[in-house]
Amino acid sequence: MLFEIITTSLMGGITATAFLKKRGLATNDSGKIQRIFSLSGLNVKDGKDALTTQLIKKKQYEWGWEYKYRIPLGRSFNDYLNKMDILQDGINNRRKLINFADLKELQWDKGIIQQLQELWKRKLTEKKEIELDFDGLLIIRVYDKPLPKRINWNPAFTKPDTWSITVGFTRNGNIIRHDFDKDKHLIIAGATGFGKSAILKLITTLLIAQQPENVELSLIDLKGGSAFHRFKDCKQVKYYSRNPKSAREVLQSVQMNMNESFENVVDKGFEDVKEAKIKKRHFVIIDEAADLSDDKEAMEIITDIARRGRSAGYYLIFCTQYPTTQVIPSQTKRNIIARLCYVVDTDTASRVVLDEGGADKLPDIPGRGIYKNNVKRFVVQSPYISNDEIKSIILPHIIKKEVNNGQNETFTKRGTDSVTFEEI
Ligand SMILES: Nc1ncnc2c1ncn2[C@@H]1O[C@H](COP(=O)(O)OP(=O)(O)OP(=O)(O)O)[C@@H](O)[C@H]1O
Repeated sequence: MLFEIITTSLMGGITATAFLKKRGLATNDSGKIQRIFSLSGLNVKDGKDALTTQLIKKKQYEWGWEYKYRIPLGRSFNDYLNKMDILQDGINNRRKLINFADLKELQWDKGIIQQLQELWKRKLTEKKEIELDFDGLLIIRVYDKPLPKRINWNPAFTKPDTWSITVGFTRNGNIIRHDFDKDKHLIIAGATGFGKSAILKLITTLLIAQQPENVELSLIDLKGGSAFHRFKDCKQVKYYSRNPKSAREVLQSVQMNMNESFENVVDKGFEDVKEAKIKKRHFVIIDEAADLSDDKEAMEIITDIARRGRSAGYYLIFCTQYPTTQVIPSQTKRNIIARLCYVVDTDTASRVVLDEGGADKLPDIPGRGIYKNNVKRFVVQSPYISNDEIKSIILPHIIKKEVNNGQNETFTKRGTDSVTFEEI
């Protein structure tokens, strides 16, 4: 009986959808969006007149629809961002669930009934997702299919011999790479448990895999070593620290090395390492920069690397769970254009990282974030790499270590100048 009801409603839905599709209306939500604007108070009263959010353009893409609106005087983009949940839930409050694109995916054979049942079940739980943007007009993108909640590691994500590192995928399936030779530094932020350490591990693995002979790493892991300990014996790791005191020593050493590189590059008349044809790049990767925010000297060195490191080939990946103006000083932020922000708790936190709201409105999905550089902004799902996969990639780069105990610190020396600062 239940199945009959389901299949009858399904066929009814299909017929209605087919009819609407013929008229080009099947997935167009513009009428509904206008009603949501009106019901949620986004239109503005001006005396007797109501100033409405005016639809200027709508366009259908493979992934869904894009609508462009002129917003009324008295409203800001932020007003719309604040109503994003209402907009998304309103759009999903729909009866038409099945469309022709779904039917095209089916194999019309003996298993068709089961396929229809599965499609119906999937459709009942499926949600359209929206994104808001502003370029003078309010842009609402309504995506028919949600961005995957998880994208597993695939060796195709590597781009050998480049500094271009995969950080995520867009809904259209486009791969988003952060090119450290263009945007030298990167801020990563997000609330606890949303994928910061996971992306740091992915970035570190890709740097080693793509540029094994040219990359040099300083890994500062103030979360007790959970993110970076597996890399510390890789030959590419020059300095490794997992406590604030030794982190300052690492930063002092890095600054000295950077000064030498600066002399070899800038003082010899080159604009940067690329122009000087120097292949080596040094990355300082800090997991939980907030733990250094009370250390004036460490913070000054970080700012110096952000300011002068680009010419010298010293790049910074600055990661924090607490994006406040104290943890990310304005001078550091000014020198780090690219940002990757996972879900954060508040609009203020989103603004500290991205200079705009939005990261607080992301769904609670680990790895879901906003990547932004000075040219573009994308909502992405970052790929996830497991510890076993990391291990198999970095194994050929791990070298045997000699241990040398100091009074308060263990210095693990590799080659001539690789040092692990580790308090015991
Ligand atoms: N890109 C991703 N895709 C799918 N799942 C992910 C992704 N990133 C992280 N996760 C899941 O979320 C968990 C927490 O991730 P992670 O340790 O990176 O968070 P975090 O932001 O560093 O948290 P904390 O600040 O508390 O250390 C992981 O163990 C993993 O299960």
